[in-house]
Amino acid sequence: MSSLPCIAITSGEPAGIGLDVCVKLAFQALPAGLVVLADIAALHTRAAQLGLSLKTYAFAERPQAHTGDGRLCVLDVHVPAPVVAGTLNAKNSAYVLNMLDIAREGCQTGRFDAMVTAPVHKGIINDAGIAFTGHTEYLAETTHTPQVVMMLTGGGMRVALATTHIPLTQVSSAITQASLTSTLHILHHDLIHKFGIEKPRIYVAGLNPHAGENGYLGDEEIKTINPVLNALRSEGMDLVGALPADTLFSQKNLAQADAFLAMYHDQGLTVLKHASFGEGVNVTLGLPITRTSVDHGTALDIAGSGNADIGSLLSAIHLAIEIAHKQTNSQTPKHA
Ligand SMILES: NC(=O)C1=CN([C@@H]2O[C@H](COP(=O)(O)OP(=O)(O)OC[C@H]3O[C@@H](n4cnc5c(N)ncnc54)[C@H](O)[C@@H]3O)[C@@H](O)[C@H]2O)C=CC1
Ligand SMILES: NCC(=O)COP(=O)(O)O
Repeated sequence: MSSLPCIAITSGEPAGIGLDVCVKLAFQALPAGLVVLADIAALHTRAAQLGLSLKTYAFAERPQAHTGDGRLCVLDVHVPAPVVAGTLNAKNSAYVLNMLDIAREGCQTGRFDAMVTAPVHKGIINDAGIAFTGHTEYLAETTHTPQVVMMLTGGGMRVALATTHIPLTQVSSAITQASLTSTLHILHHDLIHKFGIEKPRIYVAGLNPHAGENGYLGDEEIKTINPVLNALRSEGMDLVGALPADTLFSQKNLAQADAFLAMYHDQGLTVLKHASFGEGVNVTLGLPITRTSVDHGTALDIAGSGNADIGSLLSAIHLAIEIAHKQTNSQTPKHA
């Protein structure tokens, strides 16, 4: 990596606020070269709708430093059907995935140092006949990574998830000793190598109310979670739990935890988004590439209105830059 990381930004579902926040990015200075993947005509149409004077230039091999002077470096990806802010069109779903593939391949070949994703709409991609549960799972599959971990940062905390986009009825059976062991290994490894935390302390939630109340309110803690925590403690990991989820995120624990592991999506993300919505970052751990994302969705209700806040996208780009630098430094021999 050159001293200026090259970050690819996928603009996401074109009917949503992805294009809005990408246009707004042109007016923010950032310590990186940024390449926005989007249909260039759709980007200009959205800029006009927002009343912003956007200039674009085509991506060559390295973008220039992103100075916030109203210009964006764009890698043009053709969108097949007309884009209407706020109105989904299943004909554009393949375009959304095409941008992800281009960014992911670019990260794998070293063309880009990281990718940052604007939101996609999971429902419309499925309506197009493409099974899709989220970027996290899609990037795991397309990089042939058997397991990854979704973690969000914001509001002074990091919250990782033992399960992601599955129905609540499937959560218990999806948490096995093997999956939980692997999740904690990935989380522990990436806290050290991507976040520079020497000896991470991880607070782990139980699945049931009161962490099962000694088996009277559920036995996943006894059968699955606590045996895994004990085994990993004997490997040297600093793990606290399994703790009741309702008091897991107390101020005292917040001050002592490097990360929390929640057992399912809304057990962890409700707390994190309450504390930081609009500034949070979603990061996929365990991938061979660096991927961060906004914490929000497509917000169809405000697309094209000018009300989309760019805070989470900026935080996601800053984190991608930080990780890109950390990974370069950790690859540079200390005595060189
Ligand atoms: N990273 C991603 O690709 C994500 C995608 N989604 C997808 O987005 C779609 C819509 O999800 P929802 O649950 O409705 O959540 P949402 O985040 O799109 O919207 C929730 C509320 O927050 C507001 N909001 C969201 N982002 C905002 C921003 N940047 N500035 C100002 N207001 C903002 C919206 O207007 C809405 O009122 C779903 O298909 C979901 O799967 C959701 C979360 C992340
Ligand atoms: N709740 C997070 C979310 O829906 C985004 O997931 P992903 O697309 O980053 O996998």
